[in-house]
Amino acid sequence: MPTTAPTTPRDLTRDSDLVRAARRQDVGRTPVWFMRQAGRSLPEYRAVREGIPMLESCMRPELVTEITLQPVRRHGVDAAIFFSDIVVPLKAVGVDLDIVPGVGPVVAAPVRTRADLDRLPELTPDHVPYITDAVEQLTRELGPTPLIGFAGAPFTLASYLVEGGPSKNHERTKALMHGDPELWADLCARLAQISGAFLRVQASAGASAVQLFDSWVGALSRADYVAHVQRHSAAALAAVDDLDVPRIHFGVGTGELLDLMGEAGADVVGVDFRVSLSDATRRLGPSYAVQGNLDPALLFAPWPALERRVREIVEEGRQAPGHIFNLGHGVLPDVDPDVLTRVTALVHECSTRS
Ligand SMILES: O=C(O)CCc1c2[nH]c(c1CC(=O)O)Cc1[nH]c(c(CC(=O)O)c1CCC(=O)O)Cc1[nH]c(c(CC(=O)O)c1CCC(=O)O)Cc1[nH]c(c(CCC(=O)O)c1CC(=O)O)C2
Repeated sequence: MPTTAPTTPRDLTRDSDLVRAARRQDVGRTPVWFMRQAGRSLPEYRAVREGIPMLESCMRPELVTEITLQPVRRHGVDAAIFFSDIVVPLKAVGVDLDIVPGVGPVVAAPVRTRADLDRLPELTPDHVPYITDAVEQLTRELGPTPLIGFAGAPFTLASYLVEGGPSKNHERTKALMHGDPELWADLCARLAQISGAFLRVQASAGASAVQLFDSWVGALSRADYVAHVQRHSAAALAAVDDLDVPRIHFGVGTGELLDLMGEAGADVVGVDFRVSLSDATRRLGPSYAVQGNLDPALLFAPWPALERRVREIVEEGRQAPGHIFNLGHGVLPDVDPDVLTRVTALVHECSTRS
């Protein structure tokens, strides 16, 4: 009697609408989840986070599990996004940084020289045992609902490290990119290893898909993206090449970069709200699914206006090779969570294939 291999988390989610849409396979209805769905918009999140600093909360598997599950229970979304942050791996390898409420990640000693880079080690799974524990706990609880792991992309992480915190113009980052291209390339190669290893830890522990966030890469021209960034994002995405997980690659203001971000090694390209899904699909061609792209600000609009826009996006997504409904950037902290629950139900209702 042939022995059947034990069921892995990805066996349970292989036929989920999210994984099928990411693989451009037919779905029963359009899958939907929201970036930042686990977070400040939920009263239950604010309650469990009370008095616990952000980065500490990311290192406590029971808390990460509870926070990640909150929006899945409340909204009925088709995927869980792992509760972590893009700077968690940097903290894990020893970077002196904190996440300042209302500001974002702040780095005590910005990276500007080769000596600074020499103090930035590669990431190994031993740096983040709490990530493995949290993903294993979550996939046991989630069953057939896929968990999406994530990491920050090299350019966006480099911007936080070089600027020392959030930046509007990324001036020091671009000055280093053009002023010392060799140091810039070595910094991005190190960040690609850190992010790639962070993705691999999550996928190896049972995540069903991964997303690489290059939030700030829209600040670059196509020429600079090709010359100084694309190969490093490709290296981060390649770290899970052999793990059979669909890869989503997203950035903000990236209308001019979509095809290049797909070519970096994505199965799905995340689209922000500035480019229609139809235009994005035209620019990407038939080899990529798309994710997005409701403007998060419309969650504050009267329901009839929001409903109209959601229906338009679902309809445009049906013309794409594959479509995962999402926002064009993360959920804003003051969003009424009941609106997200209503949007989820509307996407399901208006996309159900008879
Ligand atoms: O104060 C808190 O409770 C922590 C806020 C919070 C952070 N990461 C978080 C959360 C939960 C939440 O979004 O509410 C938790 C967080 N950060 C992120 C994700 C992944 C996702 O977006 O779904 C998640 C997990 C969300 C989830 O599990 O649903 C990723 C992240 N952190 C960051 C970025 C860069 C960017 O902002 O675009 C990005 C990527 C793009 C994005 O989603 O916005 C950096 C970061 N981390 C953080 C902040 C906010 C600082 C502040 O305004 O207080 C910021 C900077 C910013 O958002 O402007 C902290």
